[in-house]
Amino acid sequence: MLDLATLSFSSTVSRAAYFAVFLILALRQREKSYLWHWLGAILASLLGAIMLAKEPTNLTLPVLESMQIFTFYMASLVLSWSGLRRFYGLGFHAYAIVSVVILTVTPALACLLVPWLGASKTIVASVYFLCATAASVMIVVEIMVARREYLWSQIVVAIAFGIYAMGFALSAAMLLFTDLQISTETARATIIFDQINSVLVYVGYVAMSGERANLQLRHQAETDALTGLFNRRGIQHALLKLDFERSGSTTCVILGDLDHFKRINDTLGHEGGDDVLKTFAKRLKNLMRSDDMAVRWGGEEFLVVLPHTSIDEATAFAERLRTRIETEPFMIFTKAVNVTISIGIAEIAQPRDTFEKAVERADRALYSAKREGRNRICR
Ligand SMILES: Nc1nc2c(ncn2[C@@H]2O[C@H](COP(=O)(O)OP(=O)(O)OP(=O)(O)O)[C@@H](O)[C@H]2O)c(=O)[nH]1
Repeated sequence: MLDLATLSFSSTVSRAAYFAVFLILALRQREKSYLWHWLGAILASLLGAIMLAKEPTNLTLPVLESMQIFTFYMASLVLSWSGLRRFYGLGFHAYAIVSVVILTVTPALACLLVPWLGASKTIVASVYFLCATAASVMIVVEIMVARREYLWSQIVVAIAFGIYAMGFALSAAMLLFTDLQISTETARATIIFDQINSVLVYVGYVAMSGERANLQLRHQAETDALTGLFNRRGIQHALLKLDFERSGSTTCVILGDLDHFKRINDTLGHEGGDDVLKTFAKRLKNLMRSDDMAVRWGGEEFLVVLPHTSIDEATAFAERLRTRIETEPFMIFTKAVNVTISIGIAEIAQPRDTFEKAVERADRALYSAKREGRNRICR
């Protein structure tokens, strides 16, 4: 069985290692304030661990040292929580600030007051465990209830803090309601429990940062920066999830090209042309259902994939789009600009047809629409 000195030493060393890793991460990405909060959380728990490691076998530390250790550990939990709020881009309300100050200060006050009132050290430890439970619950709630983005790695962190919360609550309950005393055995169990959980938390934080960066990179690689629609790579990826062969349903593609766009650029300038493209994309999105997909296919060429849509329904959609563009002038630099669109439609005919072949047919239909005078639909 590992003795307390060895456990305390390994707890301190692992925190020092995490501190080094987070310091490098934070220095490399200074603008990510949450990394600084998490670095602070690790530093606070490292300082707590160093103080404990100085006299690992002494279970009755003086008041001042106990106060400092409890404050460091509470500060660590609170900085974990504030780091998560920053990670999700959230600010701090006055009530949140007041509650974290109360949580951090209460165990220290208990250290000071309880011996003075003649109560036992067990009460002080229970107060610390109750505050730590509250802080851990705040972190779990932040991740699970107020979850703003889908990251698998945040679930690992939530589970770790959930286990922390249960462990802390159980410890407080046992100290308060049973005759359990702080002993070498309980100290050893606490350090082992903390060692395992802190690995989950800190590795989880690194994974959360990495997972989000990956998703953002993929999003950038698959999105057209001007319009926010898919680019060609993005639609290829999205199509992998689409079940073309779902029984009894067809998928249609619509290829639209803004008419005489060169003239728009010539009269409004390239920036004005860009505004027209952005406004068009917004109007298109407003007409789409949630599972329709829009792509900026080329300069002023847009593709829409309409899953589970018959060719007649796709034609009705295209007509709504064409009419909306024709009848509502675009306001560009306070000038009303008339824009029209030509559209080609094709159906992905199962079972042998492919997306690429359907797009080629839609392109030929679009060419016909242009040749027949523009501002029309061909299929
Ligand atoms: N502002 C702006 N213009 C673009 C962009 N991409 C392509 N264009 C312009 O779009 C115009 C396309 O011109 P054409 O292909 O000749 O077609 P058109 O003038 O729309 O004529 P039709 O398609 O035959 O009706 C060119 O002038 C391109 O420079 C862009 O991102 N922003």
